Amino acid sequence: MATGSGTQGGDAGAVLRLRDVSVSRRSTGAEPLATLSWTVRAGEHWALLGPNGAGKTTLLRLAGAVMFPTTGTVDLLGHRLGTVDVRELRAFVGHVSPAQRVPPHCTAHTVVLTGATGTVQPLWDRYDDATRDRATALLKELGCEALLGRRFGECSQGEQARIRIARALLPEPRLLLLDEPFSGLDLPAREDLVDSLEDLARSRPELATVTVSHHLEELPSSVSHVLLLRDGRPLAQGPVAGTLGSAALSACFGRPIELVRNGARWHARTTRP
Ligand SMILES: Nc1ncnc2c1ncn2[C@@H]1O[C@H](COP(=O)(O)OP(=O)(O)OP(=O)(O)O)[C@@H](O)[C@H]1O
Repeated sequence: MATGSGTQGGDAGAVLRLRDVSVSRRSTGAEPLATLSWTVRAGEHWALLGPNGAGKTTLLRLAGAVMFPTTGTVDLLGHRLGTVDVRELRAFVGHVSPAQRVPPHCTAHTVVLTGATGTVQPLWDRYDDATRDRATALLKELGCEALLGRRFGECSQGEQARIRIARALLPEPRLLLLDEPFSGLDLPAREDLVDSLEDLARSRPELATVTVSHHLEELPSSVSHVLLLRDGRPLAQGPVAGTLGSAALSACFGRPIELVRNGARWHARTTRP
């Protein structure tokens, strides 16, 4: 499948474009997302922020072609969802989530290899020498060289997070989706992962990323754009400089929040009314 630089919507450089998208569940009457338009371009690094139940994971599932919108259109890598074989399209999107199943007995190297086939279990006849070498190189790049032969289930959560990212990068995606990648990490592991994401932004200038996060402190300095969601609705979106601030965050989370920029990173805390 050829993936063009633009989308059917005609926006050159857009890797993902949602127009007037909504997701509703007829069975429960729930509306995880309501009327959202959003464009992610090559080289942009988005943070997706909002309280529990705001619709972040639902949005990431749309972006990863894992689900379809109820209304509106999603153009991903130049293809409109609903008109193409999404299994092929998914190969160009790296999706990282702690919820993804990984066989714990597989080595880190094998887990990364499964990124080439997008499978949970390895398909051994599908991995040539170049793919194996690339898996090794990616683990090195993510600082996991010592883990090549270690069983995934024996790796720490921080190590597992970086192995999952190496796996997602194996097919050389143009869009990397990270669903709460810092979940469960201690401070050093979190900072190692932040460093890795900042390095990726530098080494792959065309790669676009979308990171779902609950904590402002864990946002890498490479984050360039932010989308604030509340009750399935976009409250604000755009470059961090003009979008991310105490007032916007307070409106998003429904209580007074003080946001402080600390160098290239962020610190947020609630304030007593
Ligand atoms: N398949 C579904 N059927 C019914 N309701 C759903 C479904 N999927 C999600 N929802 C509802 O949609 C809303 C948004 O869910 P979503 O998981 O996208 O939020 P989130 O922002 O990722 O939340 P969290 O931060 O807690 O992970 C929630 O109220 C959820 O209960």
